[in-house]
Amino acid sequence: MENKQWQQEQERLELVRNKLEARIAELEPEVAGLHDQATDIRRRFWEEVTINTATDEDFEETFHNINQQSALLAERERGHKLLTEKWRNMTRLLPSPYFGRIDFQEDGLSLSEQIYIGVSSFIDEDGLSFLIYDWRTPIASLYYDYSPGPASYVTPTGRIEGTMELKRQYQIQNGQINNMFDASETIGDELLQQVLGKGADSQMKSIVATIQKEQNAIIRDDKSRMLIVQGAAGSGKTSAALQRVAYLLYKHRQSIRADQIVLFSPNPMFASYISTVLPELGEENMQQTTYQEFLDYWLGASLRPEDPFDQIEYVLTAQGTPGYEARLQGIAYKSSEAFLQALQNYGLWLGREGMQFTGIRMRDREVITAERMRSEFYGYDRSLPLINRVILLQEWLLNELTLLERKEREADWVEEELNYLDTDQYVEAFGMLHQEKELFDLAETYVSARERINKKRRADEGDFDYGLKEEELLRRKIVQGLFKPLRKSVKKFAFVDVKALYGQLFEGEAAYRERTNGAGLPPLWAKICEQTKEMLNRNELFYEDATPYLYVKELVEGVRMNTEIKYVFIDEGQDYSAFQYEYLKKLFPRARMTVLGDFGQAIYMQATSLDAADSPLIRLFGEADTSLIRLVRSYRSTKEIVEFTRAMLPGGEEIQAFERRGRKPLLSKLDDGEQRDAQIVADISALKAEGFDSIAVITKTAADSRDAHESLRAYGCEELRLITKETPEFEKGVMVIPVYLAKGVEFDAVLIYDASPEAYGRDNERKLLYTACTRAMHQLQLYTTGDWSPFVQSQPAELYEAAGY
Ligand SMILES: Nc1ncnc2c1ncn2[C@@H]1O[C@H](COP(=O)(O)OP(=O)(O)OP(=O)(O)O)[C@@H](O)[C@H]1O
Repeated sequence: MENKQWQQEQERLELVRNKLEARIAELEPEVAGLHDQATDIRRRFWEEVTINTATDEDFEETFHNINQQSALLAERERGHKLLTEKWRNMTRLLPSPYFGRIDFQEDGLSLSEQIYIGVSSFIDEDGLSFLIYDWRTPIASLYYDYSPGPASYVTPTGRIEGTMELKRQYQIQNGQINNMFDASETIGDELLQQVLGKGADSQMKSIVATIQKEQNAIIRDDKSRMLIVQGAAGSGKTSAALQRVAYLLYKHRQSIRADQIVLFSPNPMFASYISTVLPELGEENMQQTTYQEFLDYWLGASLRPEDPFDQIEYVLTAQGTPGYEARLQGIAYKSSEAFLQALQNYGLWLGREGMQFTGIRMRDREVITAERMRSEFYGYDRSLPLINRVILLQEWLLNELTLLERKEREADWVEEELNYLDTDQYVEAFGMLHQEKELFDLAETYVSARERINKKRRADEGDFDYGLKEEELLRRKIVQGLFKPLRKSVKKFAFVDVKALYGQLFEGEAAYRERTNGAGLPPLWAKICEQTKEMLNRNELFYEDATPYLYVKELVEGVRMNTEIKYVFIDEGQDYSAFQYEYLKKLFPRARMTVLGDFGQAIYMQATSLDAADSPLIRLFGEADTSLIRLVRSYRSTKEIVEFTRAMLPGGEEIQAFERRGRKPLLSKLDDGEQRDAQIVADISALKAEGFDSIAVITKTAADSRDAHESLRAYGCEELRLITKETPEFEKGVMVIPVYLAKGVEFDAVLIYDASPEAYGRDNERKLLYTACTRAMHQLQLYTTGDWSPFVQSQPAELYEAAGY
């Protein structure tokens, strides 16, 4: 680029930075001052208000006073927040105010406008001219969607057409332009090359400067109730999801708060990996959770659900053990829409018969039996929905408890307890009594006043009988202590025996069919029933049973809902079952959903295809309310790695590599485990010497990870860390990790510990190996001590290098 242009751009940059600096300096004392003021008001809050409740007028004045003070405080705090936000945005802009520029000539206007784009807007003192446009403004979408030539963008008032005359990208650091490119293609590959060539980090980065057109469509989609993104490994799904959150928070800032958006991530470590992207963009983080966290919360302490990692560990390691096939069939069936349908039918059956209740016990006596509840329940109008009848039963039980409680006060055991009360309890009762006496006195005064007015006297003056009242009060207190928890558990529906209700589904084929109208049962149903019951008896649930169990619970107790949440994001969406999706839809009835995933990485049994014609996800909200976007370009890995990994997947040809070159994947065959481990340790040292600081040895299972960790450390790799499902944070470094925990994250170099047919031989292990290999950004190495996995063997020889030891 010409020197003159550089000079002009550098001058403009300095101008903008000077203005930024001036505004920051101007705001600084105000921001600091406001902060002090707010703290001061809060501190003096109670000093300023005098609490006086002597008369009604005093009380009213005090109330008014408090209100006024808190309104003042709220106003100051709001002002403070806005100013601080402004100040923070400007401070964030200062080192690198913008990353892009477009010159746009709107049709019908004579002048073309220069639009500089950065992470937030900055307006000149005149209050009108945008020195920097926020990347989320409508006009900024031109930058992502077009190359120079005819271009248009959509505003709330309609589409604006025109011509893009220039598109420029900048790399600005500490106020200096380091690099500048004029792009002829949509977002010049030049800048992307540089960004992607860097090393992996312990935290994901924002991609606003290089968002690709198809990613921009995901970020700005605002039409559909359901947005599905099927994207190859490394195609930027998670990145697009996070920038989409930032976009939504910007676009709907009047109506959506960050805590009304929730993202389901695959594991807690992943949550820590992506946690800095939104703050980097000046936005608050959305809520993050995992499906497991959510199950634990709703199931409460009574039942322990297995986690998905233990489930996959079983699927991968227990082949050949008794019951294995049945468990697999069970997982598939319990994750299906057919099972959901069967449970709906089960609800209808329960309306007629079969409800299971837990009797209410008190002091080793069953005071209301399950049998009585059942006959009361089935005595209600049968046309009422199940839930309404459960509520009627609940009311009936609360009533019964009141009657029982009254009766119980006269029981002998209460008398006995009275005798054993200690002094403290008497003192307490006396205190209560005293309070009550005042009430009684008031009542007395009232009654005598009325009598005076009516000029009528009562027959007995009725002295307050302390002795009697005290005993009555103490009896009431003793019995109340016993009934309070009973009442509480009735309110929580503890009288419905959900465990028995769920267990009742697994009492053999004939019973199941009768109760659910269930067609097409898996062949090993008898064994599935046995396995499920066995877990229930231990108060445990298989992972695949946890959501259906909650579903049955809600059939009888009513659906839980969170109506606050406006957007739900599901990352690694292929790992959720059709059943889970139905459940999430019900749980968040007001939310729009964005599901991002890759069926090529579907390593769990309950996986759901995102984009197949018969995908349950498309049916969830119906085709008219669903948009589907496919991402096929992979940005994470070098061209060599993408070419190698895509050949593992049927249909992988459609995956495109980004033109970033590196070494071909390296295959190392060694004679035995010892040699292999020694070699891996030597290779890790070599990779580190090359400058790679994030290196992962990936194994198939957690058990393999433990073994590999021990052995590799014994060969001298001291710094090697073992990552388990309990590891809370993602840190850079050298680590051993099982594939399913490495989902969603990336490393400079990946070493596949054992790429033999034993580890990755069956068809369901193909995607596991693909997922593992696609974690690599710059370097991929595979090891075996015997044959190669068929998914490696089938690779054309030109796609890899064989190590010659
Ligand atoms: N437009 C972009 N500009 C710069 N980097 C990008 C862009 N898109 C993706 N990347 C980078 O590519 C890598 C992969 O992105 P991301 O993790 O979002 O992909 P993904 O589709 O979620 O992958 P996976 O399915 O394998 O988890 C990240 O390092 C991300 O920063």
